[in-house]
Amino acid sequence: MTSPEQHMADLLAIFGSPAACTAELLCDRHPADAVAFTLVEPDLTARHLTFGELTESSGRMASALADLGVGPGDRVATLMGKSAELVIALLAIWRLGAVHVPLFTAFAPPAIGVRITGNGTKVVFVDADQRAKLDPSPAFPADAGRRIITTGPADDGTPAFADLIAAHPPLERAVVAGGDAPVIELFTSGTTGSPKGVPVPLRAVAAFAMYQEYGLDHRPSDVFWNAADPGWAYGLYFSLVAPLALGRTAVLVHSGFSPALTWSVLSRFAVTNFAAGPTVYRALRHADAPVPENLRLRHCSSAGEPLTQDVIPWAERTLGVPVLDHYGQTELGMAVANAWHPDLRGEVRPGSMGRALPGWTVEILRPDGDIPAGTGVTGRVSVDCAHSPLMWFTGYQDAEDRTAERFSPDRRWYYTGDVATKDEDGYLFFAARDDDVILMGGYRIGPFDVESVLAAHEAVVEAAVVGVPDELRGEVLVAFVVLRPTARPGDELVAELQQAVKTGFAAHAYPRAIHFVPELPKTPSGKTQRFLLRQRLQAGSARPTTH
Ligand SMILES: Nc1ncnc2c1ncn2[C@@H]1O[C@H](COP(=O)(O)OP(=O)(O)OP(=O)(O)O)[C@@H](O)[C@H]1O
Repeated sequence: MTSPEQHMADLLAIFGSPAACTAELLCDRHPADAVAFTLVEPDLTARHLTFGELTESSGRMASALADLGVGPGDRVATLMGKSAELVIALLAIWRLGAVHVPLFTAFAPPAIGVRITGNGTKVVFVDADQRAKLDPSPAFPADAGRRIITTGPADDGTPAFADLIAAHPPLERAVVAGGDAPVIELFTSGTTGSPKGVPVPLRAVAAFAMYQEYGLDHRPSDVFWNAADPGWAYGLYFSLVAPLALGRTAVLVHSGFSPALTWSVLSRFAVTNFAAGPTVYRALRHADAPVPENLRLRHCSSAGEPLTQDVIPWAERTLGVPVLDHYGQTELGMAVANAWHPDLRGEVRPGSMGRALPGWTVEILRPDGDIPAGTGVTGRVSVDCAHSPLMWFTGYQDAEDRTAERFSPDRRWYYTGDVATKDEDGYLFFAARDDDVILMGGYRIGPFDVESVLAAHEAVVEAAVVGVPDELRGEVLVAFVVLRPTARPGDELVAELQQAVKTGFAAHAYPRAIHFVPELPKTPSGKTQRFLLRQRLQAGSARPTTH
């Protein structure tokens, strides 16, 4: 049996080689009749898409793109849902050595504009129902040089996806751009401020494939479904790129999230291996939709945000398996996990996001220097680049200052911007994003600890906790809480929630004020933006329900 270390060395040799060709590695080398994706429509009809079909169609689309002047290093964006066309577009882009710029379908024109103006994006693939977003507008000025390809019928000079495939012969030879060439330019979620462009080289696919294999334990026999959206890192890397790299089948559902549809897909397609963000698990937990009885889940994984502890007993009861927490970033892929693969599977420690995966050395550094903080001491989560063969991120696109903030001057350390603790066996416990840490009376409090207690209360759907300046204590905690429709907001509930934090976490760390709100501000990828809540408090636009 191949050890994880040997497997990593093999993957690095393949995807890091100067002779590496993306289209060959992600598609053409796999058996033509093997199923790459099971495409599921919202009405639950499904069809298979084979690697052979993908080679043929993406070859034709690559010829069409070449005719539009696309070549190695050019940016080509997709504003598309999870469909066959999306995968064909990606492989066509990579066949030419061009760079894929993913656009989330919930974006409004300004968010699209930020990602495709300024980087010379030459072509945008768009779903017909998204087409109007690309019309010239003040937020999105016309660019004569940019071309659009639409699904559905051709429209006013915009060629149709299907017509281009029918009209072009397959490209003769895929471009060999090598392991260091960028294949994706993906923007971070913007949880802490404006999003940053991350150029992803082909070499990074070795890291993605390692997580797919060991973190998720995606096996050939699995019905694997990662419900995250491919407009973001978790969805793009681990529902499309890594399955393609390994030649494994994945389910792609052509729809946004709804609890009822999620239950139907899990049951109808007998999904065995499921991955999604914590918001999905929380929404399933609180939904009225009935839970199917015939679930076949073997593994469930969560990433992207802290997995609040309330989900875990619910999942074991309802899904029949625990949800294991995994940690990563757009800039890393996944570096830390409670890995599912039997070779790495260890004990799951409550509240821990697991241990560094093979190929990654993750250290907790003191706030005041590049010195390990020591067991159990909260510090900055940092990647030791000198001892992390899978580290691939070298800097943000056209943002030297922001890159410099993330690396030590000698480039030994990459600072993730998160804070956590590590126990004596290397298990990491997430505390907060650096910017969200609350400093109260000399204590450092991670909002996540408090939010977890609040979220476990039966009246609560979700919660976010921020610090506000306080003369005496430096900062005190304020909570924003979304209640279940049946819950009764009021002083009694406030007191109950405060007491729950005192007994469930720490007596000093209870929220001094609680705001009951209909929803929390989120990034388009669903992450809570605490900086907006802080701004709301500073502007005085949030009034506490009670003190
Ligand atoms: N298992 C996890 N537990 C806690 N937090 C997590 C976990 N997985 C990911 N995260 C959070 O998500 C972040 C990575 O998210 P992403 O790369 O999408 O951009 P972002 O950090 O949300 O946005 P921006 O960098 O623009 O503020 C991590 O740095 C961490 O804060």
